[in-house]
Amino acid sequence: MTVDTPQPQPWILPPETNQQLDWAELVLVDLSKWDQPGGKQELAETLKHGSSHDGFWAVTNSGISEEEIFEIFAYGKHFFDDYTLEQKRAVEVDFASGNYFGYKPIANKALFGTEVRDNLETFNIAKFTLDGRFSQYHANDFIQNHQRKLEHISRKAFGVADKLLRLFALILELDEDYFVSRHLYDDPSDDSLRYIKYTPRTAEDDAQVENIWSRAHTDFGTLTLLFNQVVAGLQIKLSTGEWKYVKPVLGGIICNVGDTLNFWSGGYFKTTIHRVVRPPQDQIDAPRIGAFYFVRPGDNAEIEVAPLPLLKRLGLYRETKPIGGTEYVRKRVQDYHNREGYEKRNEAKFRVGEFEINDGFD
Ligand SMILES: O=C(O)CCC(=O)C(=O)O
Ligand SMILES: [Fe+2]
Repeated sequence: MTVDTPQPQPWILPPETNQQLDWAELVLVDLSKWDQPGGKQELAETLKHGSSHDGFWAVTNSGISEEEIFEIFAYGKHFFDDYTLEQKRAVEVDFASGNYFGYKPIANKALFGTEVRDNLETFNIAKFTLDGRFSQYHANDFIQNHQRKLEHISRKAFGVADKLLRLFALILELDEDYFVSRHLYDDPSDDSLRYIKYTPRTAEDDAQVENIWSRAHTDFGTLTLLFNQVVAGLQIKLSTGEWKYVKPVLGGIICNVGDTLNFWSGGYFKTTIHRVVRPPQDQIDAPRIGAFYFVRPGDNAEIEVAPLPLLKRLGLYRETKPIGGTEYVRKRVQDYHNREGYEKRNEAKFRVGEFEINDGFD
């Protein structure tokens, strides 16, 4: 970075919607309790409720302040709005590889067999490990200009995930580092710091695709962190089958379980079905930039239903032949994204070895 390196403008938080939407009730996991006596046990109880019901909850007092969250968004906006398409495409995602690192341009997928195309740009930033193994995916002007800051954000987000992974182990009555040891920042894995920018389509175009901005899916890895999003649109499907909106939590991080944690826990932790729909009219012109950290199992982590007394007691245990963490995630990325378009996939199932999830919620 030189003195002339362009810097992000401060992030201006879009106003919240005035519409009365049908909001989901979110369990709040207040990490300021972490160091208090009995704090971890109390947090594990709260998280147990959030993660074993609908699989969504919000973390507050994560150690990443509201100002820092604004800064994270400022960097995302800077990338999308101030770099040229050519610069952004310097590292372009190659869905055939399944690794998902790099940039996906807008409108490169047709939706549901219509002429309407997707309205999102995505940028996935690989980890900044000590051995620099992902440096080929960092060969992009934006990352080169802001590498230290992006590494700081990526590691800090991971630090929040580290605490949640410890709580998951406690909930399952496992050694605290059971999941942490399978998700080390400096080990190889397809984790990414992700930015998404959605560009509104016309109401007519949206109507042709049932107002879907991102089709219903579960996340592919272990855990997803979503920095507070004020532009409504994200919805989760409850176990009752109802769709509810996710409410903003100022300074908070919305979290959800993904497929691989669901597998490890024999289905105890729910991999959450969610989607993004067209925002309400009073927010339709607000920039909807999303900032996320996706935690994925390490290359060498083996996914199997953990042979635990708790799971045996609950009847969730079955003996399984392990599959590789990265193997699963890459096959899932290929199956989901390495296509001309996103189709309706009613009742579709996705399977690797003995592990299967439902991929058709439309
Ligand atoms: O944009 C959002 O709010 C959610 C995006 C999402 O679900 C994903 O990237 O997996
Ligand atoms: Fe998702």
